[in-house]
Amino acid sequence: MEHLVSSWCNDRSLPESYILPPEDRPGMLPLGKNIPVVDLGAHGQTDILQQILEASQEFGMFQVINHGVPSNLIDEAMGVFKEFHALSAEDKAIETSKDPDKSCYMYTSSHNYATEKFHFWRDGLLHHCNPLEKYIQFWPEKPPKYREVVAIYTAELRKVGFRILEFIAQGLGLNPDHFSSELGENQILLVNHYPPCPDPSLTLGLCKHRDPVVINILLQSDVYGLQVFKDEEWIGVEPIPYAFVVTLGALIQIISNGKLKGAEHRVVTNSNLARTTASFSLNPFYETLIEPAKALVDASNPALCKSFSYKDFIIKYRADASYGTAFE
Ligand SMILES: O=C(O)CCC(=O)C(=O)O
Ligand SMILES: [Fe+2]
Repeated sequence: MEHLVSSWCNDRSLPESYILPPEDRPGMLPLGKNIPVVDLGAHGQTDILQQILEASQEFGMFQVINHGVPSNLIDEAMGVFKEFHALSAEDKAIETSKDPDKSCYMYTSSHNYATEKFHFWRDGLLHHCNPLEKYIQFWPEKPPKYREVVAIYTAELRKVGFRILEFIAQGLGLNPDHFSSELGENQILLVNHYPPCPDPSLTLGLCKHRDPVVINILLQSDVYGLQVFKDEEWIGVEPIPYAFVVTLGALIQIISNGKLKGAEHRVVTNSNLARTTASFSLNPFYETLIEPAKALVDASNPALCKSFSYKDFIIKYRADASYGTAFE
């Protein structure tokens, strides 16, 4: 494992390898712009569907409130995520190297640390979640409540994810359960940690990317940092207590045959506050074929791409990534 940012960042100035070219540094944001907030507890399924569809088409990203996940569970989950990242580098290495097949691991910056042109100011803990019986034995056992809390948390998020995908499928005119089997059952949790940064104006926590997933349900902490790119502008995503940020991934773009787009987004850092976030993504199994949904393809809407396996997609995604940098 490369040296985690959190293990050396205290009292150091920003190393040159983290300094981005001027055009890619975070600048000023337009005032007063926000992404849509959808109330999943509202009456009227048709209204909710309509709001999700519009937000998906316009931004590829929206926040959800009243999603049914209890706030004390969210607090407990964020608590164990922060505690995990506060462990010593040695403990983190031990806690994430239990599976020889690497279903649980840590990395820093991106998956291409060794070859990327610039580094980014984040550490990530990634592990598979489903089926739970297969993977939980490889999850961290420190902090002691990690497994218990995260098992309940990820089961809840799975429900939220599939509920939103049902709305999206219906909005596209597909069967509501289009995503509910192979396309979403490979669930991955990525716990990001961005330590306080000596100069947030020169670097990023994550550079502009689309998630290589079907859909991502993000728990932000109360520290701001996420931005989405829309109409050639960056828009800040305001942290709302207990809300989730839903991001459409690159795979939905393919499955919807271009009707929906994966949102491009990035993360800025903060000079005095650490930020911890958790991305829970719904993905296909590695051998599953990804292709435009047949119901969305006809003579006037030809398929925009051929079918390929999720595994091939990930290999290509990592190879093509901007700056030689790939995020998951
Ligand atoms: O930490 C965030 O706000 C976003 C993280 C992200 O973009 C990702 O995990 O793909
Ligand atoms: Fe992302």
